[in-house]
Amino acid sequence: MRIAYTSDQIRTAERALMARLPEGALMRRAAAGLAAACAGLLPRVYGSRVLVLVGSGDNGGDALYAAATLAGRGARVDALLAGSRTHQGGLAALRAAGGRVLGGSESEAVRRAAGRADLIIDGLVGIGGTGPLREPYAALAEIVNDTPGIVVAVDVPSGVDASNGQVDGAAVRADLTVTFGACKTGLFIDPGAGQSGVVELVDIGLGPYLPDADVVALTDLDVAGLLPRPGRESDKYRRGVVGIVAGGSRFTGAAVMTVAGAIRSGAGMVRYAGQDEPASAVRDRWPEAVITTLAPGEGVDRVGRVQAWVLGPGLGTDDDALAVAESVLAGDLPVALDADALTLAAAEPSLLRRDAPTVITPHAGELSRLTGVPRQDIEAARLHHAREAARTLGVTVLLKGSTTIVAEPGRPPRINLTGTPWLASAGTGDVLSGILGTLLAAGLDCYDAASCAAYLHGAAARVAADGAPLAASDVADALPQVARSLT
Ligand SMILES: NC(=O)C1=CN([C@@H]2O[C@H](COP(=O)(O)OP(=O)(O)OC[C@H]3O[C@@H](n4cnc5c(N)ncnc54)[C@H](O)[C@@H]3O)[C@@H](O)[C@H]2O)[C@@H](O)CC1
Ligand SMILES: [K+]
Repeated sequence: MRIAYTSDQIRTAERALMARLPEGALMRRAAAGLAAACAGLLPRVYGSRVLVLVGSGDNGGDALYAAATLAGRGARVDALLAGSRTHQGGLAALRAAGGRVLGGSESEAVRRAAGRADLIIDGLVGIGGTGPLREPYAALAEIVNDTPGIVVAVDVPSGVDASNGQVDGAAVRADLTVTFGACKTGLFIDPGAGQSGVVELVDIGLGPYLPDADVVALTDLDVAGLLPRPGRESDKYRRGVVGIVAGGSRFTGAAVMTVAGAIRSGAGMVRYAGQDEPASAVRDRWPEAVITTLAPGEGVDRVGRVQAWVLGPGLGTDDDALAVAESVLAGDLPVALDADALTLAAAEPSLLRRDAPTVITPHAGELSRLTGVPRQDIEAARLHHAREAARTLGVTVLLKGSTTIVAEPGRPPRINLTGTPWLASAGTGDVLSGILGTLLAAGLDCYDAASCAAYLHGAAARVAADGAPLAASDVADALPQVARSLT
């Protein structure tokens, strides 16, 4: 389990720890970890060129002390004091070790130093940053992003809001972020996650003072532990029977893809219920599925025993779709609602008011229709709006996007760190719904099912894409390989 905290949570913990330590001890710990991480990135420290950008806060202090350590090992260090504070101690240490201080922040000198640096240390702002980067920091961030050297961000890339990953204006794009004490939520959530590169955590002894996590990210070990494994006594009912209501005469493929996700993620049985055309498309592609062809306006009473439902992909939003959606939602089984089911629920909010486990899997546009919050506001503050939607709608929310977030009232949001930009293609969401249905039918609660489904889906997409475009069916086909790698 990887856990992360807001800036405020970290600060409170830091204060408690600092009260027990001599002055400056924490910064020395942080700087030592930072210097070691930087040294590990260089073929050799001796003779390497290092540029350190120093802001007025303690983030700049960390950077200066680390740079002094590198200078002491023979690196040729240039420091740019970009803020008003002079950092007497760090500066004296750097000078004593042979480092140089660049005059002012005239952009030509900085640009030259940045262009020839093997490594740039971004100590402009850390968790004390507020609002968009001001000048000259914003210009410096642009210069850094334009250079070939390795960029190491101190604690958090400057310009990224450490508490939520939001970026408003310029921000440093790091290859490595060396973060102190504990991960920050902003390092897990895009766009901040995308700016952070690899995240390395340096322990500075905050552990005993940290509160409950702000957000959590599952690792492969967590998912392996949560996933149900068939035992000797397993039968298809113990493995779970998924009912799928998806696809219509326009989108028969959505039915096929949802069934693919369910079967490939290990459902004991898939029961598909839909009208003629999607039903025959599913029959052709997946003879393993048990099919009930529904008459127009018919509900799911004839479908047989099911342990969880997937409702919505490609279903349409006409009266027939509404009738079958109502019949699924009237029952007391877990339901995962996606796509057209979310459109139906936006028009008829009472559909989501049910006394049974319910997961919704919207992207930002669908969540906007469900909640009335403008889409761009959701995009700009995804974590906040996922949390709010879970609270106000009283369901588990899996918010899709470049960072997938699972929010449920009373639990820390889970952030999915698998996934790839190649996932943004038609039909992949249907596969995700199918996986989610399988995990709900196997007995996982909504929170675990949604976060494991996001993990498996992202991991399968990485296997399938391998740096190249992928089709949704490739994602489904890669699921067994992901499951094997988790055993
Ligand atoms: N507090 C602690 O116990 C520890 C803090 N550490 C370091 O200290 C950092 C926090 O230090 P500070 O609280 O001094 O804060 P920061 O150094 O993160 O930033 C504060 C400074 O940045 C300026 N600033 C804020 N937003 C800005 C913006 N948008 N544009 C331009 N300038 C902006 C402020 O005016 C202030 O001078 C952490 O990120 C970490 O690097 C570490 O040394 C470990 C221990
Ligand atoms: K920084």
